[in-house]
Formats: sequence, C-alpha cells, structure tokens
Amino acid sequence: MIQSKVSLASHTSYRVGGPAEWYVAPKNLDEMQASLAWAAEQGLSATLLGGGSNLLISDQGLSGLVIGTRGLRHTHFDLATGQLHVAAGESLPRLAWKAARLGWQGLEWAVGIPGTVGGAVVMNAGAHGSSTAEILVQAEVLSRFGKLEVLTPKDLAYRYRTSNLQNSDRVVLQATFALQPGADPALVLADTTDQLRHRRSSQPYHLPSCGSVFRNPGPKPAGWLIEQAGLKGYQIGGAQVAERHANFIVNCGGATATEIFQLIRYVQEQVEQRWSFLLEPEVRIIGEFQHS
Ligand SMILES: Cc1cc2nc3c(=O)[nH]c(=O)nc-3n(C[C@H](O)[C@H](O)[C@H](O)COP(=O)(O)OP(=O)(O)OC[C@H]3O[C@@H](n4cnc5c(N)ncnc54)[C@H](O)[C@@H]3O)c2cc1C
Ligand SMILES: NC(=O)C1=CN([C@@H]2O[C@H](COP(=O)(O)OP(=O)(O)OC[C@H]3O[C@@H](n4cnc5c(N)ncnc54)[C@H](OP(=O)(O)O)[C@@H]3O)[C@@H](O)[C@H]2O)C=CC1
Ligand SMILES: C=C(O[C@H]1[C@H](O)[C@@H](CO)O[C@H](OP(=O)(O)OP(=O)(O)OC[C@H]2O[C@@H](n3ccc(=O)[nH]c3=O)[C@H](O)[C@@H]2O)[C@@H]1NC(C)=O)C(=O)O
Repeated sequence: MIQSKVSLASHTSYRVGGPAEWYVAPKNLDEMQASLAWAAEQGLSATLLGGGSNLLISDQGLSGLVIGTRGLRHTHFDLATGQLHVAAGESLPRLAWKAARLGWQGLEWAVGIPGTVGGAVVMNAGAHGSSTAEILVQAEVLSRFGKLEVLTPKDLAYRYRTSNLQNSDRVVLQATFALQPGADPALVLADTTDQLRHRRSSQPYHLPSCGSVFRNPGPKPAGWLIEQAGLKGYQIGGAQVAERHANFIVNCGGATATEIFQLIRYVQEQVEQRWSFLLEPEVRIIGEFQHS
C-alpha cells in the first residue's frame, strides 16, 4: 500500500528527516516491481531506504517515492554449499547473531552495523578488516525498468566503502554470501560478542548517529584528523562531534538534519584549513540542504 506524507525520522538511525512525499514497503518481488512501475508512470523519482543507518535526510523530506526494503525477508543457510541466501531487507546484526548461533563463521564483523543486507551490498559495509565485498558471491538486482540481473563482486566494482550501485537506480533484492559452517557455536558467539564489546567501547553507540561520517582518507584516519583539529565536543544545536570518537557526529537530542549538515560542513572546513585536505562524507546526504 502506497502512503502519502510518511515521516522518515523514525526510519533513520539519526532520528531526523522530514516526510516522504510517497512511501511504500514492498514484501516481495512483485510488489517491488509494481512500486517501481507506479513511480515511473507518475514520473516520480524512487529512493531506496534500507535501515537508514547511513543516511542524512533533509528536514524538508524527500519528493517522489521512498521504497523501504525492510519487508523483503528471507534467510536460507545452505549447509551443503556453505552459502547464505538472504533477502535485502534482513538486518545485518540479526544475521550475524543467527550465523553465530548456527556455528557459521564469516559474519562476526557485521554485528555492530545496524543496517540491512541491501544497504551493506550497496555501501560495501565493513569492519575490523573485513567487508561485504569479500563474502559476497552474487547479488540479485532489479533495474528501474524491471530487468532482473545477477551480479558478481567484479560487476559491482567494489572498493573501500564503495560500489557502482551507489548513485545508480538499481535495487538489490537478494544476496548470496560465502561463509564457513561447522565451527563451535560457542566460539563464534564469543567472537561476535567481543566484536560488539570492542565497538561499544570505542564508538558512541548510546546516541543516534550514522556511524563514521567521513571515509578514511589515507595514512591518517578521519577521526585522528578531526580530533587534532580540536573539534571533539564541538556542537551546533543538537549535533555534536562525539567525545568518544571524532569521526562520529551524534544527535544529542532534538538535532535537526540542518544542524547535522552544518556541522559536517564545519568539520570539513576546519580539517581542510588545518590539513589542506577535504574529507569525503561516507554518509549519504539526500534531499535539499542550504549550502551557506
Ligand atoms: C552506530 C553505527 C555504526 C556503524 N558502523 C559501521 C561500520 O562499522 N562499517 C560500515 O561499513 N558502516 C557502518 N555504519 C553505517 C551503515 O550502517 C552502513 O553503511 C550500512 O551498510 C547501511 O545500510 P542500510 O541498510 O542502513 O542502508 P541505508 O542507510 O538505508 O542506505 C544507504 C544507501 O544504500 C541505498 N540502499 C539501501 N538499500 C538498498 C537496496 N536494497 N537496493 C538499492 N539501494 C539500496 C540507499 O538508497 C542509500 O543510498 C554504521 C552506522 C551506525 C548508525
Ligand atoms: N548509535 C546509533 O545510531 C545506533 C546504534 N545501534 C546499535 O547497533 C547495534 C545493532 O542494532 P540493531 O540493528 O538494532 O540490532 P541489535 O543488535 O540490537 O539486535 C538485532 C537482533 O539480533 C539478535 N541478538 C541481539 N543480541 C544478541 C545476543 N547477545 N545473542 C544472540 N542474538 C542476539 C536478536 O535477534 P532475535 O530477536 O532473532 O533473537 C535481536 O533482535 C546495536 O549494538 C545497537 O545498540 C543501532 C541503531 C542506531
Ligand atoms: C563505523 C564505521 O566503520 C568503522 C569501523 O567500525 C571501524 C572498526 O573496523 O574501523 C573504521 O573506523 P576508524 O578508522 O575510525 O577506526 P578506529 O579504530 O576507531 O580509529 C582508528 C584510529 O583513529 C584514531 N582516532 C580515532 C578516533 C578519535 O576520536 N581520535 C583518533 O585519534 C586512533 O588512533 C585510532 O587508532 C571504520 N570507519 C571508516 C571510516 O572506515 C562506518 O563506516 O560507519
């Protein structure tokens, strides 16, 4: 069912963002195809929304049709091949715990990434030296015009936190991951718990964020560059450069998307002044923002 004027704040980890002009959450391929066809007929843009954990959506909201993917659910652990077939809307942390409980290794790093499988395939999500690109066997993808394709990591031109699905109009429907079954579940659960514990101690998990705001630029990580520019704790309205990790901008309560956006720009300016280097946002900034 297509709805009008649906608030997107509750669909993003930042807890900000205005309404979608139109919103739909298809549960299967037919509903996804019908949603894309409806948008095309109406001459509307279509924006995919997974877990909303790497999105900064404008306070003015988004025009066109926003397609939430969380209704796309299906998980199959194939013991014969060691492959996991999973629909785009499944939660990555839930999947990591499920794999651990079954004694399958290879997803422990994903436990702290609060997005969906589709978002991970698009963003090449990764942590602790591992990434989606390394475990992906293939992704089933739908073009805006309804063509189904099966793509390999090579087709997706994966690099650090990047794929050619970003800025494309293709929709990830399903992914196949290669994992290693047969381990002792207690060991995999212990590793998974450790990864989450480490993350909770080094990152500000208690406040809404988008994870790292900027990609790491090279020899020095973004968090180091930002901390050395003296920006830890710097605040615009309810948006703050986190004390625990300078590459996180957190919503301390009541932040607007505009304030977060202004703080992103301020950090870029300050780091550029200090280090002559323009940090590149990892967070996807969508909708209208005023560039002052
Ligand atoms: C607390 C926290 C910690 C984080 N830690 C990490 C980390 O360690 N490593 C890391 O890599 N990231 C991390 N992130 C960022 C984020 O979780 C990842 O980028 C994640 O992969 C985004 O997935 P999502 O489903 O939320 O995507 P969204 O934020 O909803 O969307 C991201 C982009 O993908 C597109 N998209 C989403 N689903 C589909 C689909 N099915 N088909 C086509 N396009 C789609 C969207 O249009 C958008 O352009 C963190 C975020 C938070 C809040
Ligand atoms: N700072 C921020 O902006 C945000 C941070 N986060 C953090 O990101 C992480 C992921 O969040 P989220 O995507 O909500 O998922 P969670 O990790 O909170 O939980 C997802 C599912 O994983 C399973 N699970 C959780 N803990 C365990 C465990 N110890 N053992 C076995 N299974 C477990 C449960 O599945 P089942 O019910 O099937 O057993 C649960 O429903 C969390 O640490 C959360 O605090 C999340 C959102 C925003
Ligand atoms: C959270 C994300 O991914 C995270 C991922 O969870 C972690 C763990 O693997 O490694 C990356 O962070 P990161 O490079 O900041 O890792 P950390 O280990 O926290 O920091 C690296 C180094 O930066 C320095 N650092 C970090 C934060 C800070 O405030 N000050 C500082 O000086 C420290 O020297 C630290 O040793 C990913 N970020 C990027 C942009 O690649 C995300 O992409 O959203």
